[in-house]
Amino acid sequence: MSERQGDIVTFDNVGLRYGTEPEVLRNLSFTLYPGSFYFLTGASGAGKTSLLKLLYLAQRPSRGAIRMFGKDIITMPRDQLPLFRRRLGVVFQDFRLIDHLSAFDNVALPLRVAGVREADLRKPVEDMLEWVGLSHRSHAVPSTLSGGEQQRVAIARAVIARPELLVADEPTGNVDPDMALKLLRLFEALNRLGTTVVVATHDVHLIKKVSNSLIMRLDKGRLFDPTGALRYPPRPGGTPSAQRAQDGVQP
Ligand SMILES: Nc1ncnc2c1ncn2[C@@H]1O[C@H](COP(=O)(O)OP(=O)(O)OP(=O)(O)O)[C@@H](O)[C@H]1O
Repeated sequence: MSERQGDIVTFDNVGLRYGTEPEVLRNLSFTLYPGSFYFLTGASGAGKTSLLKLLYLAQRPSRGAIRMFGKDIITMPRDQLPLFRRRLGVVFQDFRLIDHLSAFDNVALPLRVAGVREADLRKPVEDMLEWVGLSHRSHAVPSTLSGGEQQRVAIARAVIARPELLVADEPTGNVDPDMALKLLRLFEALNRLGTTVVVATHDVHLIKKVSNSLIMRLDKGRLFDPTGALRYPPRPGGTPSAQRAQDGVQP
């Protein structure tokens, strides 16, 4: 398998099946490059969530090889995975907030796990809640929040610790268009700070809003590459999309 220093993730001929069913992901080979912004698209049932689960290490592939942050994650002992997961931010389709914790404590969790002192985490958590428009709900537990509010808490929790890789499954499905755009700008801001971002979405309007984004399209478990995202590694000082333009590749 090709291995470049600094690649975030490399899949080599990966397949995934659930039980004895036919494969839902087939022959996936691609590399995610540091600092790039990817949209993962495809019809319902195409395999987007399954691919994201492989990316956030909730699922092992049935075949093939996956390297993440330079390590083979297939052969990695299970007890090393939690440390690895701390380098990821995940927005789950069903949010997965912790029921008995307030919005504030849900968002603070990644910082606490990383050992940030209480005195140092209050301001970043409050700022993040303000960004997602939830300052007034910071003491509320998830069951008393609307679906859109829960989604915003989930996003705030995923980005607060500035992960190296952010994986988000339909992260704007429950909010109105203005808030969707605001959340997208949050992802872009994080991306500018160096986080590689992968957002699964059906929403083509959202995709058009991020000018330097790259598209990975799944169709019945196979991956297509309409923008050359998976073929063109970035050159020093340039994004993959900048290189595509240089090479005359049309999206
Ligand atoms: N835990 C599971 N056990 C068995 N089959 C599953 C499981 N999870 C997903 N599948 C099947 O795998 C295929 C891909 O599902 P997946 O959820 O990855 O698609 P998706 O593109 O995310 O769909 P959607 O846009 O509707 O969320 C579907 O046929 C689905 O029924």
